[in-house]
Amino acid sequence: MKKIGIMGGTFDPIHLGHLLAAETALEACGLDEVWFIPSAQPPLKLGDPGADGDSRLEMVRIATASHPRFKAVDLELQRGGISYSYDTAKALRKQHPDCSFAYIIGSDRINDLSQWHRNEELAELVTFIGVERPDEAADTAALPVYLRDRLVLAVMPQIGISSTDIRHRRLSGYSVRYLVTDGVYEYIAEKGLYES
Ligand SMILES: Nc1ncnc2c1ncn2[C@@H]1O[C@H](COP(=O)(O)OP(=O)(O)OP(=O)(O)O)[C@@H](O)[C@H]1O
Ligand SMILES: O=C(O)c1ccc[n+]([C@@H]2O[C@H](COP(=O)([O-])O)[C@@H](O)[C@H]2O)c1
Repeated sequence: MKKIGIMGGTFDPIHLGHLLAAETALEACGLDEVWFIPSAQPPLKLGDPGADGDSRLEMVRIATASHPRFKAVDLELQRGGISYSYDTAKALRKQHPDCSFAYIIGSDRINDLSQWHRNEELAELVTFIGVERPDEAADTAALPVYLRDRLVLAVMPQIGISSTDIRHRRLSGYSVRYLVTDGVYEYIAEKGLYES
């Protein structure tokens, strides 16, 4: 049985925090691969992403290309609509019966896990690997036991980068170099993403 980590996200844009979270989970939990799945419409975020789906997917492809165990997967963009993780997990389990799946999530998503669509059924399909973000502590004690029992925490060097901050920096004319990979930095500059 292959162990697959799912790094789901808006990736608007993908940054070093996402990549380090995936690498940490891969090592800590002995995963075979991590699949990065950009959302079409993220479930709990208001408004549309700043960059279109094709651009967000391309940045994920660029950022993950050099890692032999990272893969960009366009399942949610192909499906369209609101990207509920339950639907994704169900599809993945059906398409890949030889794999087990673990969702890799930061502390903000750990804290709203009990609000996810059909989270009780989701927890029967996947496990969760949590990583801390410096701006929000993970309150695992507040989770219902059926979620807490399916969650392990992996310790990663906390990294205070967010896509929101990157978009704000672009809007204000500040550099985003070293917050994203060189390839993503060049793609954002070439396409003029997040300038207005
Ligand atoms: N710096 C980080 N450290 C650890 N996990 C992170 C970090 N940034 C994002 N994540 C996790 O990666 C997943 C996808 O995050 P997302 O694409 O929403 O990025 P974001 O930086 O939180 O974006 P935004 O600022 O637009 O909300 C979530 O589970 C989130 O918690
Ligand atoms: O399924 C849900 O209800 C749900 C609610 C919030 C977040 N998620 C998933 O969590 C991942 C990170 O979400 P986000 O909003 O931080 O980009 C992404 O794969 C989302 O689809 C899923």
